Amino acid sequence: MFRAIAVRFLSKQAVSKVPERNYIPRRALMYVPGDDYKKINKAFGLDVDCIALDCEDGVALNKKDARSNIRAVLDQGKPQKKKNYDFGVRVNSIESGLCHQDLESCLTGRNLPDTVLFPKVEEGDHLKWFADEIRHLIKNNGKINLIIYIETARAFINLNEICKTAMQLSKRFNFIPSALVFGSDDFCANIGQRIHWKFCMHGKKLVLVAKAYNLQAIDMVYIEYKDLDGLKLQCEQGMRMGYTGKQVIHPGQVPVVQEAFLPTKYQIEWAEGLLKSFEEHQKSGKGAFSYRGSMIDMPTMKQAQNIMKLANLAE
Ligand SMILES: CCC(=O)SCCNC(=O)CCNC(=O)[C@H](O)C(C)(C)COP(=O)(O)OP(=O)(O)OC[C@H]1O[C@@H](n2cnc3c(N)ncnc32)[C@H](O)[C@@H]1OP(=O)(O)O
Ligand SMILES: O=CC(=O)O
Ligand SMILES: [Mg+2]
Repeated sequence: MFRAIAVRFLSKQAVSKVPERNYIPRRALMYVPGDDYKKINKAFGLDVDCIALDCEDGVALNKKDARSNIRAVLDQGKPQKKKNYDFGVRVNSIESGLCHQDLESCLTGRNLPDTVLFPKVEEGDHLKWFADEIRHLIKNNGKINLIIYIETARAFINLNEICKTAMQLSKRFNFIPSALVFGSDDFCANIGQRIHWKFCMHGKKLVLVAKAYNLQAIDMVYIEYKDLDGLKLQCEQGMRMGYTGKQVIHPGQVPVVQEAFLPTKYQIEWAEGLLKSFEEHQKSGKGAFSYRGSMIDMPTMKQAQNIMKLANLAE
């Protein structure tokens, strides 16, 4: 009998799925130094999926009162644009000793940001600290999205534990885990290296774990911001790995990244034709068939569906 209960318990565990969440596209995640009103205003005029007002590394140590500017911007209300966008705040890390003040400033005003971007998370306990902080700060059943930065060797070792803890805590606390960011510049500093685009192995691990937890995976910053060809190439590499978006630091990078993380016209046309053909073959009782020279069955049909989902999101 115990065995039967155990088997039933295990099979229930085995089929338990990471829940689907409301999907907010974040193809380009644009940083804007929080102490710079001019840049903040500029960012609101851009067609970009995600604006992240920064308290962290884009702000000088003697300008950390940027959090008060950000509070003032939030108090004015999120500027409306033709298309909805994600409006977030990147706070300082726990280690900096500034994180509590940043959270207090941006989560206790008139309006909440959509998202908090939490850098240098290295272990599950960092998220427990975060959950406890926001529990005291956010009032009236408010909820925020959470973006977790993976940017140290310790974070990579603890990656699964970090995501698991985030999922568990989100059931009891007022945040929704939404994405992992590969902080490759900090990662290079952490491991004593310089040429970060060689670190594909870590980037791939991040994508894999993000997918396992149904999180978005946001790729590294391309700091040579005037080199748009190089940026495009790096976007394509990232997208092929499974990244869903990329961090950007300059308005000039935005259109390149927004476009690169969309399916091409050719892919859309291929997917539409395939889905139509799949349906017809299903009706005639054929699970596998030939389409434009390739064998198609259920997994390829799901890939075509993914392409159409992405194409529709950006409309
Ligand atoms: C890698 C690790 C990280 O943590 S990345 C995140 C931290 N770093 C950042 O946030 C840096 C953000 N970017 C910047 O500060 C600037 O883009 C840097 C790289 C310094 C270049 O600035 P600047 O010399 O003004 O560029 P520019 O003259 O070509 O600018 C043209 C117009 O665009 C504006 N701009 C520039 N960057 C931003 C931005 N991030 N957000 C919003 N607006 C931006 C400039 O102010 C300038 O505006 P305008 O044409 O004069 O009206
Ligand atoms: O925060 C981003 C990074 O590359 O570091
Ligand atoms: Mg960083």
